[in-house]
Amino acid sequence: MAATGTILVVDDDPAICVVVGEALRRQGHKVKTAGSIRERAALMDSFTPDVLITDVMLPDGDGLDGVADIIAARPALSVIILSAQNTLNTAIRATEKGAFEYLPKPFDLNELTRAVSDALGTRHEAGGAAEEGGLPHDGLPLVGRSPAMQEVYRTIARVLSNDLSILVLGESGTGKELVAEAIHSLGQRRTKPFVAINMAAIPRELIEAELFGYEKGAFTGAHARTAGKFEQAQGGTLFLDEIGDMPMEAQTRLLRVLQSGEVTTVGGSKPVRVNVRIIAATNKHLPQLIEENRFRQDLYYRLNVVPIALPALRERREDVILLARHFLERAAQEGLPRKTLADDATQLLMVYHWPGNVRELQNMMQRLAVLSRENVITGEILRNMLPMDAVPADYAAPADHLAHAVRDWARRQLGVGIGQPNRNLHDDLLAVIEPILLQEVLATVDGNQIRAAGLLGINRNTLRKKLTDYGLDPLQLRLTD
Ligand SMILES: Nc1ncnc2c1ncn2[C@@H]1O[C@H](COP(=O)(O)OP(=O)(O)OP(=O)(O)O)[C@@H](O)[C@H]1O
Repeated sequence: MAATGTILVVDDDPAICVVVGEALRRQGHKVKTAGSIRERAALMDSFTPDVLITDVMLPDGDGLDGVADIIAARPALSVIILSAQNTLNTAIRATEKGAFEYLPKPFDLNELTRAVSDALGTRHEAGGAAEEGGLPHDGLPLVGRSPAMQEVYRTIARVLSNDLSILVLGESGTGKELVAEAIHSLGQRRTKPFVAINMAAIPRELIEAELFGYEKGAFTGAHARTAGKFEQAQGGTLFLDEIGDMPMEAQTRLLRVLQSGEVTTVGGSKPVRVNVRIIAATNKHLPQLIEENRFRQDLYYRLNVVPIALPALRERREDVILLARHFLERAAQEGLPRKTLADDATQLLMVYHWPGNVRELQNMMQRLAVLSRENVITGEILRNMLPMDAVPADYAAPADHLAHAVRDWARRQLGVGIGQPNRNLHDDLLAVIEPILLQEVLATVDGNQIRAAGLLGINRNTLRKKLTDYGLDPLQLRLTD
């Protein structure tokens, strides 16, 4: 049986207080609710909850303010933050204030009750919170509010105060380097260098020299001792991009450096101690490379301490318009003409496949900002920029087509028949569309009228009568493709 406790739920939406309260009471917890920071403070004086669940946007202020003080005064208390401001900033602030969990709205009730059970089970120790006001949050780079990005933000927030190795996974252009930069610039190493190296962009034979440095005369052209990326990143973060493209020999050497914390230059013999956080990234499936003996399993385990998987843009379409507007706005701030998106343009952006992910979207918006003479970007302008076969000419949803066709049909009929008061447009339209529907359904179920009637949601006798009226032969329909 899971532990039960006393819970204070703070949200200005009474519906949330009721629903969350009921769910928690059903699990055996004692629950009180409050609708504002003032009510929260008053209740906290008379009631000592084990878990505080609080919204951020409250009528009398920011629900996160004061949370660090509350935790400092009651070290055994766990705080769960609920927020509709689903940004990386909120996730980080929640973590900094010492929150046990951050749940973006709309949240899953099961997830919340699970978080409460975990909090009661853990009774986290005080001191996990970073000091107040420690980090600069302005101009946070990552845009997107999809559930998949929320998960990314939560993980980022959790790794800022430690040095665990991170492996960022995702297709090209999904923002892997941006995530690495965010972890560095928001984390405790932010005053030290962030150094990136792309394994796919360097000739294989130069990778070790680039990473570990080289001594004068180590190879032709080595005119002076040169520090490698490890030494350059001393105290900071080393971003190993496209790690899946690293040659095997270099992998062996990298593993040795990671194990020993010491680097020896190519041609050198004296090891140098290095203190760097490693963030690696790849768009390859490393387990597959391991199977093909192209990637070392031990290195994989060493790098993959905290994996962060970035979803492809087409898997989080709800972020597309937000990102598109963000890039247009950024272009405007850089002095380019301000552009907006027409409705048909946003529809087109939503259906496109985005093989190049956020990078492709960003490039397109920048090009539009520079080249388009119109201030409102229409679907037609966009269509001309997309690859020829990117979006079918009739990309609108099928139901939209049907609605369009019916409207067109009705207008034509009304146009020609306006002088005939006793027409039967309703039956005329049904006579056009109903036989098509019946034919399609019957063909799908091999002429089986019982199944067809079931799919159509009509009585079998009604179906038979309609077939007779329209002169349709169900036996022949079996052969219809
Ligand atoms: N969530 C995001 N919000 C804002 N900008 C983004 C986001 N994701 C990516 N970008 C922008 O898209 C471009 C591509 O991102 P980035 O270089 O980080 O991708 P990547 O996954 O490292 O690509 P590759 O695998 O090709 O190196 C960058 O200019 C980055 O600033």
